[in-house]
Amino acid sequence: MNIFVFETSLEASQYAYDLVAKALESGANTFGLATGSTPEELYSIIRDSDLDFTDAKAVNLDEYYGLPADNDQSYAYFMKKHLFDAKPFAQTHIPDGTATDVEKEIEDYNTILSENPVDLQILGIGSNGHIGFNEPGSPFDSKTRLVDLTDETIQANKRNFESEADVPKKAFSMGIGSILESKQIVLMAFGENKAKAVKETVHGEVTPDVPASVLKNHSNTVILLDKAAASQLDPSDYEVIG
Ligand SMILES: O=P(O)(O)OC[C@H]1O[C@](O)(CO)[C@@H](O)[C@@H]1O
Repeated sequence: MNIFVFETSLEASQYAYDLVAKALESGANTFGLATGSTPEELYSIIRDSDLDFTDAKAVNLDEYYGLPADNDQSYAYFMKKHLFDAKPFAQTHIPDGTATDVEKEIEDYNTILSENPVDLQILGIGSNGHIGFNEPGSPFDSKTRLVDLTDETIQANKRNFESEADVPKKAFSMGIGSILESKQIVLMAFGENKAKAVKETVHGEVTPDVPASVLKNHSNTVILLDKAAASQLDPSDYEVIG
């Protein structure tokens, strides 16, 4: 696991962009995408670039259960707004938050993932160490499923909703087992509120209590941090860029 620290989240996002561009140039065809505030600068840089994804596929990590794609807090809406409207892909896949047959939705998403192995996966991290919506305790071999969001995640994400009561309590999430199948993983974390999760990921044991810690078992993972997110790491853990 290589860890690079940048002065700003924008510089880290530029580095992530370079990895995406290089992967695309080398023939990567399927990109695993994340939502949340963390990848917003990366998507902005991609929107302003001349990268062409019209032959590529996107599979997203997760979607709130109960939110339709036209709800402005759904991750389907987020992806259209931040990336897909400006950069069309040949195929985009996000779990359907309104699926009534939950088991079928899960099975279908797992089929999509097995038929479209991810070449490069973008990840953020929750303040509790979650990746996707794989909350602490999620098995390392988990596949797509409907998960209960923890109170910490609901508290962290309520900033995007009118009130806490509006935050969905469940979400579909790609499992950790599927995330680990990605050939390359780029995890980004920005801000002081991610510093503890980053420290536990890097320094702690590999444990389901800190889902991101499993990335230490993945052979091609890079972690891109701003100074605040790296503030609880030992400087010998990382390389400073820029
Ligand atoms: O980037 P944020 O908004 O801090 O969110 C952290 C993580 O939690 C999620 O929203 C849940 O999947 C991720 O999409 C994101 O990477």
